[in-house]
Amino acid sequence: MAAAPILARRIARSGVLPLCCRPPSWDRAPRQPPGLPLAPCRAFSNNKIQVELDESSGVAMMKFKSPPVNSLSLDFLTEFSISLEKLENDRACRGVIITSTIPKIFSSGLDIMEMCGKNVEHYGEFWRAVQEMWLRLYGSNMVTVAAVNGSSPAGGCLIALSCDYRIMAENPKFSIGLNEAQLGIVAPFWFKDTFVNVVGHRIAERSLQLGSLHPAPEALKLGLVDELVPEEKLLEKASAVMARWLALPDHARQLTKSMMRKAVLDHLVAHREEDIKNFINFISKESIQKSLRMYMEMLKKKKS
Ligand SMILES: CCCCCCCCC/C=C/C(=O)SCCNC(=O)CCNC(=O)[C@H](O)C(C)(C)COP(=O)(O)OP(=O)(O)OC[C@H]1O[C@@H](n2cnc3c(N)ncnc32)[C@H](O)[C@@H]1OP(=O)(O)O
Repeated sequence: MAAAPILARRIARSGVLPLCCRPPSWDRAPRQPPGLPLAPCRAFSNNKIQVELDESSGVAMMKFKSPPVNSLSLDFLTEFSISLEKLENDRACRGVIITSTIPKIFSSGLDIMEMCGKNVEHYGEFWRAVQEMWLRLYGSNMVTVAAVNGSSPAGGCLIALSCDYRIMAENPKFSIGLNEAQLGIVAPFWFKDTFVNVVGHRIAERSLQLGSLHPAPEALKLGLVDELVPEEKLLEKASAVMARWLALPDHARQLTKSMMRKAVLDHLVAHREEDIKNFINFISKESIQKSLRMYMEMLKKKKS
């Protein structure tokens, strides 16, 4: 059995192919075949994510809805990958806007409890699911727009960084960044590469070493997000941005995106098993486990 039995089973049940097995699909079919009126909207949902596809525009709205903080648990990651793949394989869908239903939180990043006190098999399965999510999102043929309507540390930031465009609510209380160093852990090379590709080497180097979480206005200055808008205008703005990106022919945009991202994607694909081993070795260390436990305690203390 593969090292990711749950993910493999769920994806098999969903009837979608893993990214590595998918045939290239640069050209999507016309959205509205003549004489075949389509239902205006299709929706699917699970207990972590809801998705609504507007067939007239070809745009899906994907909303994270996993209280309290949309942490990226194994279940969440699995549902996320399946949802992305369903949309990717749906010829009526050309773009997806990703946002959250949880007030003030986009996503709190990887679920720290998935990395604490578990066995080696679990760590391997979890990390494979993190990789899978990123490969699908960063390598998506769809236009991806993140409507960041709350805080977005670490894995949450990775999701936003993996999109084609980031719009954030202009609330300075919301912050975003790869803060792994603050937890005593290290962002893996593909988190780092994704970050560098957005903000450049110097900003990424400083921000990663300090584990910085940047308030929205600073994130804009650094180029970590593309625009800030008042929260109530976020989805409207995301739809307008999406329409601009969708005005171009899919094949030209997709080939260009692939050209820009291929090296980084290929790097992980070529080193996936090694990356999983590295994660397992790293996260199993007693000193790392201690850091994570202390961080969780600090979060709880902050509350009381
Ligand atoms: C070689 C190299 C190899 C690779 C080496 C390894 C690479 C690993 C890469 C890691 C990537 C990551 O994403 S690591 C995760 C980084 N994430 C974070 O640092 C976020 C920490 N959380 C926060 O800052 C805050 O919770 C925030 C999201 C802003 C929300 O604040 P609020 O005040 O609204 O809510 P809180 O009261 O803090 O949180 C509500 C509850 O959710 C829990 N909670 C919050 N974030 C959580 C999380 N990420 N995972 C689990 N649980 C979380 C809290 O403990 C609370 O639990 P109760 O008290 O029980 O209610």
